[in-house]
Amino acid sequence: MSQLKEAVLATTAQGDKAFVPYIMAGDGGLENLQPTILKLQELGVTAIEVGIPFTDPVADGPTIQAAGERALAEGTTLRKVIETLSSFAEQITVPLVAMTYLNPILAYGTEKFAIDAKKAGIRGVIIPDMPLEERDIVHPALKNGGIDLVQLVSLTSTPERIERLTKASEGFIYAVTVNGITGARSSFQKDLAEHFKTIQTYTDTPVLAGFGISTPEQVKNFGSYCSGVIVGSKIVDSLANNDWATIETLVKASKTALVK
Ligand SMILES: O=P(O)(O)OC[C@@H](O)[C@@H](O)c1c[nH]c2ccccc12
Repeated sequence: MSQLKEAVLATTAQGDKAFVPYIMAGDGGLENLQPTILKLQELGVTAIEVGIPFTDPVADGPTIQAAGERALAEGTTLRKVIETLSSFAEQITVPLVAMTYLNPILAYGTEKFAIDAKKAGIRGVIIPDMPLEERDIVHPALKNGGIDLVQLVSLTSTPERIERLTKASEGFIYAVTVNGITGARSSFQKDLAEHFKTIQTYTDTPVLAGFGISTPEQVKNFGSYCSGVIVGSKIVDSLANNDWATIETLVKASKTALVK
């Protein structure tokens, strides 16, 4: 079984829910990457989504976009992120999931990416601008390298498409909880429980909810529908303010056993 899936299942087997923070690599300088990852691990996160900054981040909301611009201004590239992660890979104990658009991977070279990323602790990738129909551009190389390709399932996907995405997704399924871009939301659609149930009928791969989740209550609420949550903008903001107390509270909210 993939290490990513195993990590999520190990968390839920304990009665907890998975908590996956998203961080923007290079925000505040690449020298931040090691201390940030080590501290998140210590708090007991299940996996870490590592964003690679990109000039045309179509799915990113204002918070992630601003972090991406700061990271690019620091000269962050996919190559430098992989080099930095590799320099402390033996200290990385949770699976990393790289969030990158297609272009940087193609420019790096897909085969080389798969090999180098694996050595850097990356166990999965999310490529938001790559449609399922195009996945063969990268999937064979990733598969060879032992890296999961995580698919996003959106609220507007048809049932037939949900089935195909779900069955194709590796590691976990990223269930997007809102229509639109990343960023904190105060409310969500009412019928989400039903949506999660539908997704879970097609697969035993765990489902994680992401987009718009920023409070401990929301972490608990989504945790009751699925295997856990991904939190991006709130984590990025808290890291920029060095507000670890907020991050700790969010992680803790995933730790209470929840009734399904
Ligand atoms: O920021 P939010 O609303 O908490 O959502 C998570 C999200 O930021 C992270 O998973 C992410 C950042 N950029 C993306 C692009 C596509 C899909 C997901 C992402």
